[in-house]
Amino acid sequence: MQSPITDPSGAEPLIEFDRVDKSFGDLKVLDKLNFRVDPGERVTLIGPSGSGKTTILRLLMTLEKVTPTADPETEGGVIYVEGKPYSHMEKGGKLVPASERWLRQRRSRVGMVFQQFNLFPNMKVLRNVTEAQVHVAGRSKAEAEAKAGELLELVGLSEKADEYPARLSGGQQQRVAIARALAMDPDILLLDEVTSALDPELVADVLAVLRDVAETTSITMLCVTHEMGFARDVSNRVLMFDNGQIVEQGAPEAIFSEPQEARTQDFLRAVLAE
Ligand SMILES: Nc1ncnc2c1ncn2[C@@H]1O[C@H](COP(=O)(O)OP(=O)(O)OP(=O)(O)O)[C@@H](O)[C@H]1O
Repeated sequence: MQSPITDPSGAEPLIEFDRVDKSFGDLKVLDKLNFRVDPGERVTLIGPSGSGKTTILRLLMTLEKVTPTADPETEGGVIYVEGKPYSHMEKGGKLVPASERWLRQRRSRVGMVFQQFNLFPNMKVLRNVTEAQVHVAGRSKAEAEAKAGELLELVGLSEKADEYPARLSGGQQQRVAIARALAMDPDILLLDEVTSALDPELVADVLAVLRDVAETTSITMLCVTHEMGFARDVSNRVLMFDNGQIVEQGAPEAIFSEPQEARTQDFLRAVLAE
């Protein structure tokens, strides 16, 4: 079953939210949310705290599920990836909520880096980057180490391969976490506040690595950040969120220099004054 949204350009979106609802108890976080991300785009979500940005990433990581609703037309909506249902699966010609097995299979194309680097503290840097390659992707140790070597070079940490994470700065740990996510060859990289836990002087290194990743790969990135410098430097489209809805979107230069909506103007004024 193909996604119902067709693009006049004929391009197939990589990620598509089709009228997605998400509630936590009585709190409606996403309300019939529509949006799409094309292959190779680097999209940043900005907006006030609690507006639903992280929830979107968590839905894509399948850490959360779409909330079914009684609306007969949308029933809570569907997330598609590569034009195929992602939050749901097809059964008897109908879309039904996906099983755990289906979700596990589908999310293997998605990598995520979190605010807290979450490296395995008892494993050296190299093994942090090879572990999932060997145990999840089934690669040989030699193959995984060769790939880890390339990626550690990309993030500028070849000389730290034999260190434990505790001996690295926060910025270096985050760069290892980026290498670890990329090692699984994801099509989509989700970045959740990846510079927020870092001292200001370390942020630039992580941003430089992400710019390199953007330039040297065709990976699609979806980022949540409170740092407008990040949105400006790394992304090619910014979505301004409020109350689970997209208020405004556009190229970073347009959103930052000429925001059209009052809510975007107020939000940017507040964050830039911090
Ligand atoms: N597991 C949960 N249970 C209950 N409420 C939740 C849960 N996860 C998120 N929420 C609520 O949903 C709303 C949206 O949260 P979300 O983390 O997506 O916002 P956000 O825009 O990423 O915010 P921030 O910028 O502060 O990270 C918030 O009000 C939050 O408290």
